[in-house]
Amino acid sequence: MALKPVLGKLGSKRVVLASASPRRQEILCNVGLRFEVVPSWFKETLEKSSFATPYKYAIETAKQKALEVANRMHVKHLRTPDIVIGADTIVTVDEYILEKPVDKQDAYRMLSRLSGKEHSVFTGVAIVHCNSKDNRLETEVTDFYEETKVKFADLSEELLWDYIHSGEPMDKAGGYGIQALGGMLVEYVHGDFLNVVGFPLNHFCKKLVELYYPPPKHTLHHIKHDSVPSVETFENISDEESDSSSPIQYKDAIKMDRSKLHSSGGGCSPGSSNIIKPNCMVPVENWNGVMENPDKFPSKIVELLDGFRASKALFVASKLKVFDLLKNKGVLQSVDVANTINASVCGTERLLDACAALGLLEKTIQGYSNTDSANTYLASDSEDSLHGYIIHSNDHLWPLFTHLESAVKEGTMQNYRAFGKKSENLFQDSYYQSMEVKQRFMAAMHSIAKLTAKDVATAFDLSQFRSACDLGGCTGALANELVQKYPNLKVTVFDLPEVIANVSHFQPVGQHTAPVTFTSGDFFKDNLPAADLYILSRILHDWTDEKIHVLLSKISAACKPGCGLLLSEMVLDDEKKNRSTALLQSLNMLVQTEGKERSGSEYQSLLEHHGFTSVKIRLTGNLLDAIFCTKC
Ligand SMILES: Cc1cn([C@H]2C[C@H](O)[C@@H](COP(=O)(O)OP(=O)(O)OP(=O)(O)O)O2)c(=O)[nH]c1=O
Repeated sequence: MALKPVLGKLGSKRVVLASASPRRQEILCNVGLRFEVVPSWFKETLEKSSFATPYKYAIETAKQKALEVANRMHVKHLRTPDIVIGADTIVTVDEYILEKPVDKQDAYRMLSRLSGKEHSVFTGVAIVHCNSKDNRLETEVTDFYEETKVKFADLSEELLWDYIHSGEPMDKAGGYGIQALGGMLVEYVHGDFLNVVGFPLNHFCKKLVELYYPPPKHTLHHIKHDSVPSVETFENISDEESDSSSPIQYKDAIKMDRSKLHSSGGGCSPGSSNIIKPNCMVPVENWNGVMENPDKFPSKIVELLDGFRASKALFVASKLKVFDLLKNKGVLQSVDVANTINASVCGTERLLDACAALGLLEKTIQGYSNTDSANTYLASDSEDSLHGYIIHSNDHLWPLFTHLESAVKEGTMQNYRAFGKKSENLFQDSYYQSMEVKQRFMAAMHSIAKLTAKDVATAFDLSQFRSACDLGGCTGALANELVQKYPNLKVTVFDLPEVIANVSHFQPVGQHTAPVTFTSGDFFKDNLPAADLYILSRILHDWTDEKIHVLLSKISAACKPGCGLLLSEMVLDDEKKNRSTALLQSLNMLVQTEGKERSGSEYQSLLEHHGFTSVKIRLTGNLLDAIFCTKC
């Protein structure tokens, strides 16, 4: 198969897509590339006038997006990826560079500029090869761009506003999506369609050919740096043609995998993991597991089928404190882990092997140890630990999800089926009825808030506000981040008395937290503390529209003109088809609450109904997005 060797070259590598764009993820997923998504935090603020041409701006932004992710993963001691891919799409018309509109007026300006004209869509792409040497990150960047010309029909005012109100323009360069409703505005396209959608797949594959199958050295001088590669097609290329001078030593990667696999004890009898048996090695071809015929294998479906096993392996290893043990002890053999956690050697060994294969642990001849990311996120005592959320997922969400079928059939929460308790008063009955459940729930909310607080706090400039009230702010994790970012801000965390009574052991050690105060009350029943910025983080998704109206009308009544309201939620795309994490979270809300996740337009209409205007949405790429509006 002609296409296989090109993408197969990436099969044995840890590939990271530094992009939150669901379109890019879909384009690469559709061709069977296996990759992780780590959205870039690089803000697209390069000075456009300092670039000689628009495509140079797009390439530089793509490069900075990818490098930011490569550096972050390296610095945060996550496993350094082999390759990070970044991309940036812009639209140019009449000397203007158009990116994503910031609001509806901006979308209007963009679309009216494009009406009746031909314009160019440029996507800059950066492929960053990473290598960690002596704890230093070395990178090698390959970049390119692709241009596609698109002509718009004349757009009437009515059509234009209809389209803007559909919500589609907001997260797309130039304010349109050619792949959906925006396609109706287009008269013709000259060039690569996928380039308009955000990723020039054909040029990308040609670049891979250039990288992994370089032409004989004497022809190299024909390739210009910025130009489209001289390889016109990647058909008829096979591994045999590969030149060993390619920048990535594919065969070395295979060797590495082999040595890892051979260190496995493989037995299931007590103590067998201590014994490495070289004579047990059987000759196996293709250790890296690159499929001979990937087109015929339903890899996405198999991955989904396995998903629950992987989740449960993570949950059980966390619950048994395997990551805490390995963080303290360094490297241990499975028998020692089993003895310490009081479990069978045979079962422990399989769990450890699965965790190693999932990238959570390292396995060597000396034994098992935590990966850097396990130390950072899975050990229960680390600053950025997700342990609380993992235990909540195991003990609370897992039983609820076993009743998903009933939830779908009945359209209601499943607390009674899972726990034998009715949830008439959701939080009191589900989470705060016992100390153990309450602490577990608070630890879970704290984990998520810590992970997302920085992105939420910096999604918009909130420096004009002096007092904020975080309604349902739980342990104050977001409040603490906000006062770090905005030193003139004082934040009141307002939550139920059961929560406020327990916040003390979640407070940061040695951090100046005086501007954060805690007040107890019920935001549905009690008066709200006065503030010029109100915050609702992961609150609205718990409730029906009716209850949201009650809450928003109270907040609106408490707000003076100019007061701000910041929401943080997972925002669905308007078509409700692209953001799988958010859509799964909506199922999560179905099994346990009356609420659901909502799209940007749905939040906007709820907010506008209560006099909040200039609604802006920022997709952070983290687990929570941010929505900001002001009271008019
Ligand atoms: C013109 C056009 C753009 N787009 C999208 C592609 C990109 O996702 C987006 C341009 O914004 P980008 O800044 O290139 O990408 P992004 O913000 O979506 O994601 P990230 O920065 O994390 O990589 O516009 C379409 O989906 N359809 C179109 O017709």
